[in-house]
Amino acid sequence: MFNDRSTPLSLLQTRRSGKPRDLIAPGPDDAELRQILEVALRTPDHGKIAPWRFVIVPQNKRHALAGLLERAYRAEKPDAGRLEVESMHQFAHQAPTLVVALSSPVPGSKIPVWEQQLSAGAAIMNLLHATHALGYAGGWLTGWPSFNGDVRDAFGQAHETIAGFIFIGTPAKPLEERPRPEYDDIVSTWDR
Ligand SMILES: Cc1cc2nc3c(=O)[nH]c(=O)nc-3n(C[C@H](O)[C@H](O)[C@H](O)COP(=O)(O)O)c2cc1C
Repeated sequence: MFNDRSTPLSLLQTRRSGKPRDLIAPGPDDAELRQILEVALRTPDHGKIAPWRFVIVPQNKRHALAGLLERAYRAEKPDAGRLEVESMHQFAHQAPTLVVALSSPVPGSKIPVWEQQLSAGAAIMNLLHATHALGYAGGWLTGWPSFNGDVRDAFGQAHETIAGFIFIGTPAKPLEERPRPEYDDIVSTWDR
C-alpha cells in the first residue's frame, strides 16, 4: 500500500509520488492548497531568509503556460517537430493543480547559496509530504521547461531557478513501486 495515512511514520515509509500525466481530479481545493503551501513554509532554512518561492498556476492559466512553453521551445529549437511541441502542451496541462517552485537565493546573504538551494529542495519535499498527508499525490518534474531562460523569466528573476513543477491530483491508476536503493549501499557507520 502506498501513501498509507494511518500514522505519520507509515505515511513516510510508504510515500510514493504520482506520475504527473496520470494525476486527475480531484486535486486540493484552495484551502487545502494553502495548507500544503503553509507546510512548505515550515522548512529548515539557515538564517531565516526563506530562499524559495511558490507560484500557483491555476487551471485558467494552463493554456497561457502551454503557449509560453511552445514559444520558448521554438525559440531555442527552431527545427522542433510537431511531437516535441505537443509535449510542451501536454506538460502544461497535466494534473488539476500546479505549483512552480523557485529556488530564490537571497542576494548578498552570508548564507552559502548551496545551503539556500538545499532548503529549496527540502521545501518541495515538505510540500509533497503535505500533499500526500491530505490524500492526494504529487509529482516533481523539472524537464526542459525548468532550464529555459524565457520560462524562468516568466516566473522569476535572473538570480532565481525553477526548482520544479509540482503537479498535484489523484492518481488515475494504481501507483507502482520503483526501484529503491539498498540500505547497505547508502548507509555506513564511520569508523576511521
Ligand atoms: C529535482 C527533481 C527533478 C525531477 N524531474 C523529473 C523529470 O523531469 N521527469 C521525471 O520523469 N521525473 C523527474 N523526477 C523524479 C520524480 O519526481 C519522482 O521523484 C520519481 O518518480 C520518484 O518517485 P518517488 O517520489 O515516489 O520516490 C525529478 C525528481 C527530482 C528530485
